[in-house]
Amino acid sequence: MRLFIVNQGSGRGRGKKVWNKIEPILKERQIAYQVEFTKYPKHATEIVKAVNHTNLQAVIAIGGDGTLHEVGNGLVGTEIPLGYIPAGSGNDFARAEKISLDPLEALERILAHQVRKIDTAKLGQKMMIGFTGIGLDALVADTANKSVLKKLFRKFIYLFIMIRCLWTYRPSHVTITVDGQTYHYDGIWLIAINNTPFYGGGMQICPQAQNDDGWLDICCVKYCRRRTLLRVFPRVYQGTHIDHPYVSIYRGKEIRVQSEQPLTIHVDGEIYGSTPLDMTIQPQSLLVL
Ligand SMILES: Nc1ncnc2c1ncn2[C@@H]1O[C@H](COP(=O)(O)OP(=O)(O)OP(=O)(O)O)[C@@H](O)[C@H]1O
Repeated sequence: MRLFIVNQGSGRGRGKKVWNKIEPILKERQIAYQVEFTKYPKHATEIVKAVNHTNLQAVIAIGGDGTLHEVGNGLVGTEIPLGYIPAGSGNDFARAEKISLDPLEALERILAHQVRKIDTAKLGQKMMIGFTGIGLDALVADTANKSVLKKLFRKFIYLFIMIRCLWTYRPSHVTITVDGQTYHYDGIWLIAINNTPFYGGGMQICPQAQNDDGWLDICCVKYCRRRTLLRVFPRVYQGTHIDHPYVSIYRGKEIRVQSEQPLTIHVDGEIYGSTPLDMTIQPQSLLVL
């Protein structure tokens, strides 16, 4: 039996529309399934933890990266694979995994049942599946999640809000420790710590990240004038920003980030808390389809 967990409100109601396309096919092909609709934030993790794991072939998340994060958090360390049918605004995990945005193609991939192991990363009681951001990008994620604009402009919302947040955000002094090696920065715009290349709806912030290589990829954007940042910024869509003198790239397994002022952290696009942050790679800890 396959369990589908649907966030009907994800992607401006796309979650519901996607499920309405998927369910008739499951019935027509007589595929055994159960469906649960999320009723509140973090409900998806509770559903996964409460369900009887016997005879459970896979758990499939239908929603955005937030829903994927919550379902993944319930499955890490189990032998049950995670399937994903994207229905969000950003869909960055789908982009990284080359999962089709066409729900029927994504369903075919799930039914093909090719299981692969991927890395996650542990921070406190949470697991990161794809990406984490600290500083300006977390402020952007927070503002986007609260904004009515997210409902109106799905695709470019992160870019639009990022440009707006630039004028209010104050870079802070940050110390980052990567596998015991410490780096001090007088000012940081943002730090991304990723298993997958993308966040923010297609920004290739860590272009070399791979979620099965046992490493976390880190991108630090150091303080520079806003004008300079805006000039470099479009390069993030191609991942060519990493050669810029204001960008530092690291790779590690244990990361610590401390800052003078508490900086907001997002994990897979959901607000997690604020610095200090300790994060450790968990190699091959999640099965995906
Ligand atoms: N019934 C519900 N009511 C309110 N919030 C919910 C409900 N079900 C899930 N959520 C929350 O909705 C949030 C957003 O979900 P999700 O990320 O899947 O969609 P999205 O924001 O549209 O997509 P993306 O993250 O790709 O931009 C998550 O934090 C999740 O916990």
